[in-house]
Amino acid sequence: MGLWDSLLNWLRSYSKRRLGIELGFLSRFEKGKILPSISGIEGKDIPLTFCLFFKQEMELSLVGLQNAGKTSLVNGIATGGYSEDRIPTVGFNMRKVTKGNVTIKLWDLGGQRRFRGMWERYCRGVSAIVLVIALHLRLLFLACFYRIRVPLISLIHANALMDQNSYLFPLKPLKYVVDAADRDSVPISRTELHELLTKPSLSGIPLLVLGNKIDKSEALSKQALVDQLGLDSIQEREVCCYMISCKDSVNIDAVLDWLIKHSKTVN
Ligand SMILES: Nc1nc2c(ncn2[C@@H]2O[C@H](COP(=O)(O)OP(=O)(O)OP(=O)(O)O)[C@@H](O)[C@H]2O)c(=O)[nH]1
Ligand SMILES: [Mg+2]
Repeated sequence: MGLWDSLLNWLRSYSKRRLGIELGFLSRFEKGKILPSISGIEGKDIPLTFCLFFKQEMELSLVGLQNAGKTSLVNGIATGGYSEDRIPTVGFNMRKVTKGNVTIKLWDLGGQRRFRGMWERYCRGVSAIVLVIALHLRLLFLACFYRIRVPLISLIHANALMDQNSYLFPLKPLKYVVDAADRDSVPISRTELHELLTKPSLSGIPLLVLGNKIDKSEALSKQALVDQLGLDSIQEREVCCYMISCKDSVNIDAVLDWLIKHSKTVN
């Protein structure tokens, strides 16, 4: 047995004996650093001159209407990357991301109406529910404007461009535009959220609300988002709200910190 292994064994038995905690593994060793805080045992006297990390895990579900930026957030957390490509999530995607000593299992759920019925199933038993909302409200206004002003003939052309087969149904793009507006509206997010939170299976699970796309000039303010979502009326669970931009990586670190604080130490 080498020196390093002996040291690890000593640390393991020490932490079990003196702190009552099983040391999962040592993911990093930084000479000369005293561990400032190990989740779950802050405040205890740890006479170690090493930077130790306990293994922690958490499972999260990301919900929110389509185009909110859930997949972009997962990609941002996992790789730090961002893409303008819009590839709607069909059903769900599961991704495991490791940040330091924390392994986060992310359920990235599809936000289209047809997938919302399964949100509850994938939120059961998770450490936290993350609601992502796109804040570019002007879309709604533009859509209304478009609906009123654009002559029918343009709609037929737009329709023909979009889909040759639907040329005979000129109202289809109109519906499409209204849907495009609907999907970004906060009132629909509010209804979906409050309906989800009434499920007894999800009681007590912390909620993290993320107002995304604050890089857009028309984004709502945090207070307006909190008011319009009725977050103050949510009781018996922890609720936190951050304004983020996946595009510009704004507040992603704060989100990660919140998530890590809500992870559980495992052996
Ligand atoms: N301007 C801006 N655009 C963003 C931001 N985050 C995501 N987007 C864009 O929004 C679009 C939708 O992002 P997605 O992450 O696919 O949205 P989603 O919530 O996963 O959508 P569904 O899978 O259909 O539920 C993409 O074109 C992204 O590039 C942001 O912070 N700012
Ligand atoms: Mg997606």
